[in-house]
Amino acid sequence: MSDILDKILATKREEIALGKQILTEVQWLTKAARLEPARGFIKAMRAAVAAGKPAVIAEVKRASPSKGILREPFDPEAIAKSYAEHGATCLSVLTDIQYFKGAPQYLDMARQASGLPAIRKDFIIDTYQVVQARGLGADAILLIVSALDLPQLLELESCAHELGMDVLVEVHDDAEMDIALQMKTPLVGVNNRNLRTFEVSLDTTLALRHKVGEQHLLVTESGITTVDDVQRMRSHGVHAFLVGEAFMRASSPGEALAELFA
Ligand SMILES: O=C(O)c1ccccc1NCC(=O)[C@H](O)[C@H](O)COP(=O)(O)O
Repeated sequence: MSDILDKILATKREEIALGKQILTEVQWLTKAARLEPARGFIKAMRAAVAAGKPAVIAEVKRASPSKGILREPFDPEAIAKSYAEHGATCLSVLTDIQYFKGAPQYLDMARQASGLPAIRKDFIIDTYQVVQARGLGADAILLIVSALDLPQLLELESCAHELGMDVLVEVHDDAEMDIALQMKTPLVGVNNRNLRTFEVSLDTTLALRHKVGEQHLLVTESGITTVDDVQRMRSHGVHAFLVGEAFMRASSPGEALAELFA
């Protein structure tokens, strides 16, 4: 039976086919070539951790398949500015329209308003979307191991690197981690949420953290909501975080970030 991840990936295939009729990969490449170079996403994350601080990827997320609408009215520029003013390291911007009520243009809006490096948070399965990501202003892309095989991951990663972008590779279990570790990127995210069942457990990160060596930077993703969650992760040597919902439900996302990581 088709689950939500399969549905999202089917939608992406349709969007890519349609997108190519509107603006070709070459046209996106031309757009990308006119932009300033990508900001160093991994560099910013590493600098925060080297300074003894948590590296926080703050997410700009209007809605989600598991929780519905998280924030309305939704002002991506104000949210991104608030994050930057309260110590976020980087941004994660949902560009998916159908399932997360995001938009491609939110990426540049949030990036310009904050001055921070931003990752395009979407379901990337084709080089078309990678080139498009750079053309939209992305500094990094997300690649999800459960959506791709190793040759696809390597091809998309290489395309991102050629365009000067960083890659966050996302895993959820041991087998996926083994695949991610065959890639070049040192930035590995463990999603505590099972994207097929929506079940969330922070134990997912703790079970997989030993597999990641010193040369990698491990990011714990999803379900981080309390100061205790943050302390638990940090006491186990996990210093990089990706947080969305906890900030989106707060009246001031930036103040919520400062409180969570005080
Ligand atoms: O958030 C969802 O419901 C979801 C469903 C299906 C695929 C992906 C999904 N979320 C993407 C994410 O990984 C999260 O947005 C991100 O890690 C932040 O999580 P949270 O802090 O729990 O909002």
